[in-house]
Amino acid sequence: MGRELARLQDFRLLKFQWLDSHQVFVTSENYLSKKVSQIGTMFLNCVGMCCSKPTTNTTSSQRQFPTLIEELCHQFSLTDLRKATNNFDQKRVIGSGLFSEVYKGCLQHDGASDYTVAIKRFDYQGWAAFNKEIELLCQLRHPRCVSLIGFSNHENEKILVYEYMSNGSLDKHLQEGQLSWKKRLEICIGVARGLHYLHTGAKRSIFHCILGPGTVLLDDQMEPKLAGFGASEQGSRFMSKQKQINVDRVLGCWGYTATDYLMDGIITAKWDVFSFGFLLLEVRIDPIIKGKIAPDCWQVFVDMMVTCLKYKPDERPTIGEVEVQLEHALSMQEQADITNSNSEYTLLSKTIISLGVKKCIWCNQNYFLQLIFSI
Ligand SMILES: Nc1ncnc2c1ncn2[C@@H]1O[C@H](COP(=O)(O)OP(=O)(O)OP(=O)(O)O)[C@@H](O)[C@H]1O
Repeated sequence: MGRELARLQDFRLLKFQWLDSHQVFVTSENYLSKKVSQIGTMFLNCVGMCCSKPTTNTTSSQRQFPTLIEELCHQFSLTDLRKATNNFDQKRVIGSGLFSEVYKGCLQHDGASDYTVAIKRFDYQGWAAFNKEIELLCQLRHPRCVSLIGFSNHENEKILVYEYMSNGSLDKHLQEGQLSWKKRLEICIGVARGLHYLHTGAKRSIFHCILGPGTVLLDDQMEPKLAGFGASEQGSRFMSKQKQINVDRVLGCWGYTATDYLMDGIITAKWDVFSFGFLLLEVRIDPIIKGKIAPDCWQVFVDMMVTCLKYKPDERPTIGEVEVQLEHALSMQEQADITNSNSEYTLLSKTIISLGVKKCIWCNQNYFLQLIFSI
């Protein structure tokens, strides 16, 4: 397994260099030599986070908006947040986004003991993301979505304060390769639950749009929560006719970005399902779990992954269906582990995942893509 786990058979590989940053598709020896989490985040269509400074002429709806947010969410003074981060000390930086830095902060709560938070300080280009995150997150309450504790909105400083996720992002753990197969499955189920809530649980559907291992954070119990809502979009009311959102600019990461968007710039819930399929692919790619996967569990898992990655959005399942199937896969694994005392499994044959024919949007040629797992 390992380096040879996912061999790509692409008959026109050299022609595929346009996916150069996507190591699943292009490696010198046709093998998967780097994990997908090492893919650099790339801009699509010149990035959608441009933002203008707030104007002084506000409409009545604009005046109402901050009032609502202030009611739902605590407003911190800049002084409090400076104090909490030792004046934004670089030693406190725990992560960074495209237009922000995230600090580990320490706040005092009504004179009681300190509590740790994550403090995201946006640079000027990220002000639109600040607005979007605050608008969405103050409406969301779900154990699988990171909680917004408050914000600070000063003329030149836009800052969000979140619950602190002490185990950081999933991509770090995938790189370290320490997660057991069962834990990986549980994390995927948690992520599916979070997405299911976003798609169906709020008044209007929310599409995360940049789901990946970097936007899945883990708490002290290693439970996952969705984060990074700065590029999310709101769709139609749940149960009403699915509305498509046309976007002309969006952030994305090659591989995790649904092919349908690349074609026509339309976002639906199936966009996130595609990204989720890619996440399933990535959590599977690791030699450490060799021999740990029960064949029945593997079959359900792979079937789900393949349908999530279907080229046509209509052929992809809803995230609710994915969640149910992954729970089924987990229970199969647990059952197998009970009967198989040493918990070592052999998958009898190669598994071939056919991702079908893909058309290159630049050269307009078709490519046939397969991933071959020999475990
Ligand atoms: N609540 C948190 N607790 C702990 N670490 C966090 C938290 N939020 C973010 N981080 C760290 O900061 C990194 C970047 O955060 P996030 O995913 O929110 O940024 P982003 O969405 O890429 O940023 P941007 O909105 O600027 O594009 C994460 O990968 C994680 O390491």
